[in-house]
Amino acid sequence: MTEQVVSVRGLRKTYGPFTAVEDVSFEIARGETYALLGPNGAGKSTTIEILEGYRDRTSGEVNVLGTDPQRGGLPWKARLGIVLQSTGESGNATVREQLKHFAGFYPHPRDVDELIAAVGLEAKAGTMIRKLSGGQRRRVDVALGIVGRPELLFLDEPTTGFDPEARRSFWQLIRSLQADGTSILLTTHYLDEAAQLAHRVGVIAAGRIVEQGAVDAIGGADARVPIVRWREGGEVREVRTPEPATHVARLVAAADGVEPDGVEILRPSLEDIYLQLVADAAATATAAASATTPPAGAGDPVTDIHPIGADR
Ligand SMILES: Nc1ncnc2c1ncn2[C@@H]1O[C@H](COP(=O)(O)OP(=O)(O)OP(=O)(O)O)[C@@H](O)[C@H]1O
Repeated sequence: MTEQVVSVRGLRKTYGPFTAVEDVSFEIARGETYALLGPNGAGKSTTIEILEGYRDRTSGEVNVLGTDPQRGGLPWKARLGIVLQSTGESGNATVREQLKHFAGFYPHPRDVDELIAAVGLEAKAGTMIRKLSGGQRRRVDVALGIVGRPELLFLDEPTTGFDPEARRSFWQLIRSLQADGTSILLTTHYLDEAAQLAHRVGVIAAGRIVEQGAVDAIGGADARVPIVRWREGGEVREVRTPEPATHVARLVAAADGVEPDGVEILRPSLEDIYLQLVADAAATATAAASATTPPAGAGDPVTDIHPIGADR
């Protein structure tokens, strides 16, 4: 049987009269990377902080590495790696000093110099943390999160402020942690990052999970139908079809063997599917709030889809 490192059942969190998280349930298996995706204020950090033991829940069942986080002691905490959304760390120590200091809290820490190299901070190892750029400080946060060789790593928007090259080397670092069997809970607003790193994703909107599943299955088959786009008579034409190559062949045959101008096949990215799920959730909430108001945000599925691989 698969071992679950995280199990969340019917989680609810209220702040006074406001319900931030409602009936959230999901599991993370050992070695799995699960991405929690959602718009600002959806409840991701609240959920992740409850799992880390930083926040108490209002109700529901939560088990992390066999323990209720509200009762997790130091030995349990030492098995977790945490990269918070922001640390507020001003840092009057150098990068190496800070990492050495934190390495001392763990029974089997990573080698500090190897870690500095892994996060690409060799040139800044002797620099005060407060003198680092925002993206460089974020790399220190990531290094602090993994210095103790965590079994379960929480990454709350880990690459905010990273340049594209740093983001790609961070992905490599995460892949090496995955290869070592580390389980990961990731939140990110970069959908390409989730597509690159996660095995499964959960989409959360207004405190509720609206969909979860494997990265290449979420949203269902209908949301994944490709589009053939081409230009004809100065106008852009689009057809949504599960057999795009057949459609292109038909267009070529109809033009006596000439390839249509600008022909391309577009497959919905995780970002396209995510945006549709969030728009559908907002439309459902609006419809529920006012049965007389027509739902908003459920756009035409063809024009809502963007080209694959676009770095937006
Ligand atoms: N301490 C608090 N007191 C009152 N409301 C809070 C508190 N912390 C969070 N909230 C509210 O709970 C909701 C969920 O916040 P949360 O930080 O979990 O969202 P998020 O999904 O992590 O958002 P982001 O993507 O912006 O980080 C928001 O509406 C937020 O304003």
